[in-house]
Amino acid sequence: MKSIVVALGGNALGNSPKEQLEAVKGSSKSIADIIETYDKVAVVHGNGPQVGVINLALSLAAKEDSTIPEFPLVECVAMSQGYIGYHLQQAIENELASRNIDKKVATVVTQVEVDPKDPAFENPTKPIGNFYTEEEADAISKKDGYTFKEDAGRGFRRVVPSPKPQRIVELDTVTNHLENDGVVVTGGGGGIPVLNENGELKGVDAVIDKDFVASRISSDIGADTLLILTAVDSVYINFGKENQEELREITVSEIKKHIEDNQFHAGSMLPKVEACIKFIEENPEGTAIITSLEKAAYALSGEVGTKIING
Ligand SMILES: Nc1ncnc2c1ncn2[C@@H]1O[C@H](COP(=O)(O)OP(=O)(O)O)[C@@H](O)[C@H]1O
Ligand SMILES: NC(=O)OP(=O)(O)O
Repeated sequence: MKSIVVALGGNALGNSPKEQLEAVKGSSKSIADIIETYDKVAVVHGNGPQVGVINLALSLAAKEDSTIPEFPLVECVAMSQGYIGYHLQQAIENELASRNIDKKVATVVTQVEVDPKDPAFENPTKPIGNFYTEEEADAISKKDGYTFKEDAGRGFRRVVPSPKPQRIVELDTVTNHLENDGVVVTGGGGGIPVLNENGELKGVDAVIDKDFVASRISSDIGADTLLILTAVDSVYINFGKENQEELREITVSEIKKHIEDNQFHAGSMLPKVEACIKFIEENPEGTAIITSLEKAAYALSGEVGTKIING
């Protein structure tokens, strides 16, 4: 039984409901190709742009109309998980039906336990929502108290705490569905962050990194492969420079040296590389691949992409 966890980045989803519906149609073709090859397929997706917009829209609405309550960030994460899960689930179902593949697709509302003492709560780093100029970001920050940071050369974005995932609360549900010939969309938006207070779960305002959650789920279900799909075909050193060099197959210890050399941006490629390292360290026999959505099938057959292996 071959199993895989596929992590979908922002370009697989688009930025508005209309764009997202179109984008997931394309993404579902790549996912269906994978479903044709793997017995167990779990799909994890991001939510950075979506959760930021949902949170902003609701907070603007609450300011305009006193009958509209404030919606905390954690509820917005849950909304983004449901909304994106709905689009993905429907698109995958449609694609499987067109290929006469009889597999059941389910989106599992996934809570993810985090540590209340995680230092991330004191140091927000996860970019969400729209991009702004520095002047726009300053103005919003003064008005709403949000923290903004420059996001990998692409503009300024609001940042929120991003604690590391400790436990997938609905893991048994995910495993059961996978074992019954199903396809699961889980850990969407990194999962809904919750604290365990003396056995009682309680939501907490944060956005967990979806690549770290994909790594956690991969280990927990004993996946053979963690496949992280983003906008680039491979990971590069000296990225964007004239002497940029593609990394094809690389060991954990070799890629750790590139981390020490600051080769990967903290808000973009670094968490992907770190998520792959964690998966391989926990599953030395496993395979972790970073590539683009379009090249997913080629990367799985070793023709393109960056493969991180034990060593
Ligand atoms: N060393 C690197 N190699 C390849 N891409 C890099 C590197 N450093 C930064 N990037 C950027 O990271 C992006 C992927 O991160 P991001 O856009 O945050 O991912 P996601 O697809 O999850 O939204 C790539 O599209 C690329 O622009
Ligand atoms: N939650 C999360 O990691 O979302 P993005 O991948 O969109 O940043």
